[in-house]
Amino acid sequence: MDRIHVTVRARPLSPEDAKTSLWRISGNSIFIPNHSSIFEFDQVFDENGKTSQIYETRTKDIVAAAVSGFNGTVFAYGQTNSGKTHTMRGSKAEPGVIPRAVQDLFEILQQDVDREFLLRMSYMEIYNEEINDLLAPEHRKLQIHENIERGIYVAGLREEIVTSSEQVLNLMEFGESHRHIGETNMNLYSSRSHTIFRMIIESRDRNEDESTGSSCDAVRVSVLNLVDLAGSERAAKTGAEGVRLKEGSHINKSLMTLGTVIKKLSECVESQGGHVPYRDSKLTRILQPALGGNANTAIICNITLAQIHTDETKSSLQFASRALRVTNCAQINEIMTDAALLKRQKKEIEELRAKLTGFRSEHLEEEILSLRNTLLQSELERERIALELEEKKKTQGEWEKRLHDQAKRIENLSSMVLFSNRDESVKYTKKEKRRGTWCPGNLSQVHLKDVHSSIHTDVSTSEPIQPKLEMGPLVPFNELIDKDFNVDDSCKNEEDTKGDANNDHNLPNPRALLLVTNRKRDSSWKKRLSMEDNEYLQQQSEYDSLRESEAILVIKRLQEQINVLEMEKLSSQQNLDTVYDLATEQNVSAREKIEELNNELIKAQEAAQVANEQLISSQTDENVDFIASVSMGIEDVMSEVQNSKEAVQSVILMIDDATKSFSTLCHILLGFKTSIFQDSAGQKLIFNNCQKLNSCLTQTISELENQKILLDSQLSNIQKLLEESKLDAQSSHNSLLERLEQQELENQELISYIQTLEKEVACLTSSSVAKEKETLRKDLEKAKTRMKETESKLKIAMQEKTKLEGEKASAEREIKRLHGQNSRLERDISKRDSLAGKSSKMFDTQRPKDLAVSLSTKSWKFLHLNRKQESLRWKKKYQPR
Ligand SMILES: Nc1ncnc2c1ncn2[C@@H]1O[C@H](COP(=O)(O)OP(=O)(O)OP(=O)(O)O)[C@@H](O)[C@H]1O
Repeated sequence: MDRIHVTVRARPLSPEDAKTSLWRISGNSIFIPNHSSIFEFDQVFDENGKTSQIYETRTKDIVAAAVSGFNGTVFAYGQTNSGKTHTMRGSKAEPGVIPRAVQDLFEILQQDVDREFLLRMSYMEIYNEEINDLLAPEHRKLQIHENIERGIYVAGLREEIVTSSEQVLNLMEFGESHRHIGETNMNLYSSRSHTIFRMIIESRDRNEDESTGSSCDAVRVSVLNLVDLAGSERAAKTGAEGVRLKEGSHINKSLMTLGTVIKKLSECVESQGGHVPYRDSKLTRILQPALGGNANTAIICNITLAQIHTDETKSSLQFASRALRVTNCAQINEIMTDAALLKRQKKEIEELRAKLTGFRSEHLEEEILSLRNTLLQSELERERIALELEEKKKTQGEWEKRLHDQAKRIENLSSMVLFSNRDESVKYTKKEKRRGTWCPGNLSQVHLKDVHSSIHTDVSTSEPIQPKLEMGPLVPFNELIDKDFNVDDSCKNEEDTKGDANNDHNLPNPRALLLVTNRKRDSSWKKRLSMEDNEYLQQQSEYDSLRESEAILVIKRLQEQINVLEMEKLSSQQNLDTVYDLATEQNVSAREKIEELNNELIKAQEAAQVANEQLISSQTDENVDFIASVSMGIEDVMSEVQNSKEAVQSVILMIDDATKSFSTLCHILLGFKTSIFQDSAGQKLIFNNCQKLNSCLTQTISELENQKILLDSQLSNIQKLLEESKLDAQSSHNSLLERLEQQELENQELISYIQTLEKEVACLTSSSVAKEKETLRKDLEKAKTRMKETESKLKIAMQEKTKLEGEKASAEREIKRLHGQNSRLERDISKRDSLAGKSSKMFDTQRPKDLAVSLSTKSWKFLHLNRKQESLRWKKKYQPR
């Protein structure tokens, strides 16, 4: 894809116009100062720009590309009198783009020794929307046609074979003489038509021809159009009337269509499926391949910077700006003959055959290599999965061990709780019994004994409790507490204990599990998965689901046990509270009893005092025995009191002991309570960990399932692709085989054909045929010599023709001159006739007769020349090329 190249050329201005001009040129941009629009182009030349520079800018390359087989078009666009013809045709002093291109073209052709060329030229004009042949002026109102072989072409347009630049320029001169040029107010020699100078370049490879001895190579055909457009004009400025006005309207109309086509192409209307009105004018129709088609195109936009033409210049520059956005797609135009096609196909088949043999081995090697890779990858993957499985198993074993320990601990705890409950119930029943026997009130021997015995019973019943509590469940309980604290610590320091496989209290680290899952997400291993791995994954997922259900069961069991423990904890709390209440009550009642006993003792002491006093006051013999008995009684009472004091003392001691044992019991119970609390916290932690583990496992399982689904789909896709590629390979293999077979068949046919030809040739070796062959050869030689003669004659005739054409032109000029002379003479004669008398009339009329004779001789010569030229044309027409 290459866009249209645009060059702007400003014509020189008169000093007055130069002073008043608004336009400025800077680099490749042109603008009016303090005006919004700035126009930028590929190249901008001011009035000092030379045609040679303009030619070098782009046209030179287009000409070179045309020799290589690319179509090329260069056209000059601009308002009337802007210098289009000056640029394209030029003058002797400064040749234009066309003569330069022709000169260059022949130079390039001569340098290219590898190819042989056939050049043709045509020259046409579009005048008032009619196509006229400038090389054959009689060919007028030609029609445009289109077909696949030739594309768009003008039917009946003369195409002269040219061999030199001089010949081309002569023909161009000839064509120019037939071009419509008219005088307007703006231009003395204004082009009234668009002219298209066309070079058709055909070429083929010279080397190919020599080596094979047959002309079977592709022929390149390219067209080079050099167009001098008529300039847009305003009737008011040109002062056109009548014919000129009609011409002007046609020119403007066709230029408007050209503008529309360029606008549409610049807006990419065609690529969007829109309509581009190429057919609205003959100019755009003929130039269609050059406008957004298969050609290298350049526009030379001629402008005048005079102030009075500012609007026209602006519109020309706008057209050129739009053209900048139009892209073409030039490509080499080749015409293939049947032989060339066959040759090329043969070459292609050979290449394909070579490729096929290479492809087979390469393909197999590739396949083996890829299979090996897949195998290796799957093995690696399997190993990795096995390792992961082992790790998992380890973790699971550890976890199971831990669960087992936990269960054991729970069992211990529950047994301990049960044991403590049993102790409490025993104590409770004994206390009830003691309560029943307790009888405060009268101080008597029996009562004291009862009190003593009850106290002893209490002491005897309370005493065994203490050692039981101290020795029995306390040791494992403390251990358990320690262990629970360890569990907590291990949970807190997961990272520290991660590596320690022997740590029983180490819970599986959820982060580690997540790491495993993340690693499984690695895309590389997805590709490597095989069927075996899939099965393994399935087993793995089943195993994981089993493990999950087991874990759930364990968690449930743990939950139940926790609930039981909670219940037990509550009941033991209640028991503890009742025991505490009972102990308080017993303490209070014991204190009351002691107080009562003290009171009784004081009362007894007072009674003894009274009795002693009575004894002293009586001092009688009768009463001596009684006193002795009383004093013995008092002594008894005293000893009883002493005894009861001792008993009270022992009771107080016992109560103190009981209080002490009660406080220790309280401490123990408090410890038990806190241990239960701690244990429940540990259980909660375990439960949380279990839940975490459960969620981790569920997540892992779901991820594994997702991965499995993904892998399944990938596997199926890969399988599909593999099958497709296999099918493709198979089909391409089949098609290649078919082509090979076809080619072989063709080859066989050709061989058989050659064989038959050889047979025919062998048959032709008989003497008569040999003679015939000899005569034929002679004829052929004769024909060749004749052809050579004709060719030389043709060359001479051509030279004669050009000579005659020159003569014809000079004869025409002579005739014109003679006609002028004649008319002048006639005028003189008539004047003289009127002035002179009748006698002198006879002498004067004698001269024109001589002149008429000379004129008729000239006219005959001219006619003769014309006929000669015509015969030459005929000869050329029917001459075998
Ligand atoms: N760059 C130039 N240098 C010198 N003279 C020029 C230049 N450009 C144009 N002229 C002169 O201006 C006149 C008009 O030029 P020309 O005929 O080439 O214009 P045009 O655009 O072809 O006009 P039209 O469209 O009417 O045919 C001619 O006499 C030509 O020599």
